[in-house]
Amino acid sequence: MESLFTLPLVDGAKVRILQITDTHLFAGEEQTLLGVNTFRSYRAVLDAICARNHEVDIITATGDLAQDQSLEAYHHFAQGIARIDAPCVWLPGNHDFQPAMVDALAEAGIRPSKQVLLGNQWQVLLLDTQVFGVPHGEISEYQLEWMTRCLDQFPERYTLIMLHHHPLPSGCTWLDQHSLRNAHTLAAVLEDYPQVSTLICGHIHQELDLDWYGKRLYATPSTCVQFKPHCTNFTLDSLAPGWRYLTLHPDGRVETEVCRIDSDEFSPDADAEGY
Ligand SMILES: Nc1ncnc2c1ncn2[C@@H]1O[C@@H]2COP(=O)(O)O[C@H]2[C@H]1O
Ligand SMILES: [Fe+2]
Repeated sequence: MESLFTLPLVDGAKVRILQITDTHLFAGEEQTLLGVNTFRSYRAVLDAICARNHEVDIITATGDLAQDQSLEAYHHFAQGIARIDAPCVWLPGNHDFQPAMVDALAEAGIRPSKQVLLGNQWQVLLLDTQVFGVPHGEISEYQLEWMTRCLDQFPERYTLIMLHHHPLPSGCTWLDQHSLRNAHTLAAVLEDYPQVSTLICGHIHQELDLDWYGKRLYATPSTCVQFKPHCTNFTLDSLAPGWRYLTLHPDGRVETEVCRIDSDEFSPDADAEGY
């Protein structure tokens, strides 16, 4: 497993995390997903983040960074994220191609670390739930063992778990066939770890805030197209692209907000039926 990444912070400081997810970038800057230019919507999100002057200790990118598996798409991601003055870590989504992802991001100085120690009170673990070639996710025995090891290694640290796939029904039937299939095994392991209060995912291109086996599960809008909540069949939403900002407090509390760009420039093709 990739090396541990340690970010020293002043003792007692809050940890500020920016989550970017589902950028679905292509090699070409003019390419579109369901009528949305994902390169431009990503750039618009970064513009909005920079304009807000969020204080950011670390950026977390939670998968589906590329739509076309190309090295160039990951280069676009890295060039964009370099505008924010904070280290970035990532995990893969179902669309990602990890050989290209690892190389292109590492070349840009973005580390593949999946265990991050932030100051003295917090740890972030980035899970890989990709099953290559299919949209649904699974947590492997290896990932579960690794996660358990990290939790046992730092029992005194509050731990935030991040993953691409949603571990619980989102309320969109068509998306719920693409969820984390063996979420119950993850829940069974986490039951023994009260220092994990919160999990964060991407994948479903919408904001969600639900209780999951006594833990809090948040999902985050994509930087490109949005899916409409509570739909049986594939349905796009006209909400703007967005991101999530999290504040982890030294006493274990997690504060979070979803932000969106203030523009209707990135409305998707209303007639699209999938991709
Ligand atoms: N019409 C559709 N019905 C069911 N699944 C779809 C449809 N269109 C796209 N998908 C899949 O649903 C996934 C949801 O998010 P992803 O971006 O991971 O990738 C998407 C596709 O793999
Ligand atoms: Fe996805």
